[in-house]
Amino acid sequence: MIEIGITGKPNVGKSSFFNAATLSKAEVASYPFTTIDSNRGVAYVTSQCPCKEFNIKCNPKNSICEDGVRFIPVELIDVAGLVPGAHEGRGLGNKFLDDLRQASVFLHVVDASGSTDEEGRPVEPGSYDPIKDVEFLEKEILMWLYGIIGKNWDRLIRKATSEKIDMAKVIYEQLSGVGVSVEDVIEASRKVGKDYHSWSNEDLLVFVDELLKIAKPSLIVANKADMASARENIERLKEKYPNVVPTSAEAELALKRAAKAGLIDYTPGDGDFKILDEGKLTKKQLSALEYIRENVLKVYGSTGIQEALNRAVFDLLDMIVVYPVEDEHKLSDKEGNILPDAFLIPRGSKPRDLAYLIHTEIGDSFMHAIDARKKMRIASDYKLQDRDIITIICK
Ligand SMILES: Nc1nc2c(ncn2[C@@H]2O[C@H](COP(=O)(O)OP(=O)(O)OP(=O)(O)O)[C@@H](O)[C@H]2O)c(=O)[nH]1
Repeated sequence: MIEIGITGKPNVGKSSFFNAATLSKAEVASYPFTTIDSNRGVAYVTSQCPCKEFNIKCNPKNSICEDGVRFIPVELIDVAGLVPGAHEGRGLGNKFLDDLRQASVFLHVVDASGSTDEEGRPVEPGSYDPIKDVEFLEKEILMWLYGIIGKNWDRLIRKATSEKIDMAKVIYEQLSGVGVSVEDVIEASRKVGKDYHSWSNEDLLVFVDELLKIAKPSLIVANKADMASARENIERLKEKYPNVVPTSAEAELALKRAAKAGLIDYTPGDGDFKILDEGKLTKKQLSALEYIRENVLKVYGSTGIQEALNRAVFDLLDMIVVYPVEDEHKLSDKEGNILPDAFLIPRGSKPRDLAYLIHTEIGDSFMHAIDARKKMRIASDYKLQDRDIITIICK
């Protein structure tokens, strides 16, 4: 499963984001517990399910379908402990490093309302600049990765020379477990444009910075967007950084809890909700819901939580959704479950890649694939498209 790391200094709303994103009405059978570990949980990205287009009722197994919206599980990791100076050893434990290593994309949560100082202590709203938070988070992640390569640089160079191995491969091996490919290393080294042997410390930093952008991209989550002091900061963040999503984790939590209690009708990602029975709500609950509608949903279009997850997976990681089916006529598996599985796969993947993603055996015995929409055999170099429905034919 794709792993998404949530980072940020204390008190910006990481736990609230984590709780809001992992609280769901229904849970996928294979992941009965939304909380896997103390800091790991299952959240969902959303995509239009083909069931509406075919006007059929689907029977999802590895995901959930709610009113034509497919919710596909991803894993969220709350990476607590990233404070300024963390890379120098402040608060760095093995678990923390493992979390950083495993995440394929980061959600950097910042307090857009500017009501917490650099250590996360409460200050007058608007008095702290959240751009400083982005800068420190980027620096900490950069220094973490730099630490893995930089402190061993001379040894790595010697190894490549004496064993006559390509330096890209040596760097890749040094980064094993970090989720970086040899191709990523080669692509990032182009940014420096010199032979590895002549790299200075600055060149190495340029390389690591580029490698992070390619292999461990990050999205800025501008949280506490519901507060008045957040508006101007969000504009400034958006001017400076390309990937910023305003969020209100607290609003999402309130809406999801109300939906779970049957008080409102709300689908995550929606720009509004419907009150089901006004009589069941207290005055306080009603005014809280009204506040969310006026100050979050009408201003930003949604609470931003779903958008942040979707953008991390579909834009930053450039994933698409593909539906494998065994019967291309019924769009079902052997048991007759219609559109049972939705798989997240990198854009550009071929049918054989999908076969391997389903199961190694299916990959090994792959013969060809059928586009179930067109009922036509597809070429082995066909690039899978978002929302393709594919039947894999094995030997
Ligand atoms: N106004 C507002 N407050 C929020 C929002 N999200 C979180 N908060 C508040 O911010 C405070 C910190 O939230 P947490 O979710 O505990 O923050 P954290 O980043 O996990 O903090 P640590 O556990 O200390 O690292 C709490 O008082 C939350 O109620 C939000 O979207 N809007």
